[in-house]
Amino acid sequence: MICRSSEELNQLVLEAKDCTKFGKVADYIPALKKADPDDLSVAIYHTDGTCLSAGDVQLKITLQSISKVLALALALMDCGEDEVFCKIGYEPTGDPFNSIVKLEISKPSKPLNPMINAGALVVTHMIKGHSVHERFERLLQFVRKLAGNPSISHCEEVAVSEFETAHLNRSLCYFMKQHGIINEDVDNLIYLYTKQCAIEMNCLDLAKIGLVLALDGIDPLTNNRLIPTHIARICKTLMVTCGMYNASGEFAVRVGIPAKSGVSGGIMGAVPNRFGIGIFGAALDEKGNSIAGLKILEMLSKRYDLSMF
Ligand SMILES: NC(=O)CC[C@H](N)C(=O)O
Repeated sequence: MICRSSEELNQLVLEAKDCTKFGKVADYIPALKKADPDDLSVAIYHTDGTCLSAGDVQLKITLQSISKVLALALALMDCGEDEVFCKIGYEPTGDPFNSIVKLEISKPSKPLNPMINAGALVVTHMIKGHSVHERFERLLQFVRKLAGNPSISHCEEVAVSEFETAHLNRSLCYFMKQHGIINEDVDNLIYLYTKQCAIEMNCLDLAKIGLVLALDGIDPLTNNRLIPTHIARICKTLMVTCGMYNASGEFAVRVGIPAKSGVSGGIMGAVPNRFGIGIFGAALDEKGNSIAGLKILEMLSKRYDLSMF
């Protein structure tokens, strides 16, 4: 049985905190600069509903790129695998998450995977609804269901801050619109995408969502299927190959579980058939992953032999 004592988790958090001084809080979205680089919290959600946590677990942060996994699950449920992967590839890029370079040189021109910004923008484009408002509400309802928390919402300050500064993401959209990959108004899409990235929750909610993915889409607390099995598997596979940006290979070697990070310092982990993990630590390494979050996952993986490989 892995880590059943909060005492042990507290110890890991204390140890991992040592490395936050080597990281840096994301600042290209102005509102994210306010985060405290020393914050670190972690939660583990077991299949029997027990949950362990350490650090300030009431702290909420925005999902940022972690939302890409949840939007992908919904877009796959809305449109099906063929339609989604006709517009987006399955392959890792080896480039930073916001890079534009491969978009131009890949033939046919389409984003290489749904975990980089270009691919995620296409995924968000595919979420169905009659208006941006309805599409966002559908995504939010889905996230609330996964977390089992109807009070989850988004942080308007972070959404607006990113909307006002998302010039690179706009340029990815304009490029893709030119090539017929998306066909909606770019500012509409950026508005929806920045709200999606600004959905906020605490690490307990995040660990619960990781648990549902770990169980191939089943919520063990209600026994309801929230995501079809094959879609949960697609999400987890892409988390393994592309979830930690251009550090996914190293992460697969050192930790070896499906995980997805975001620039606000979150990491969601899904240990297949065992448990979900939610971590927040705002100080990032040079590739944009939570530096202390990586440390905790590495320690947990070694101690409890979590690697799938
Ligand atoms: N890596 C991330 O978390 C990126 C998400 C962020 N909202 C962006 O598009 O830049």
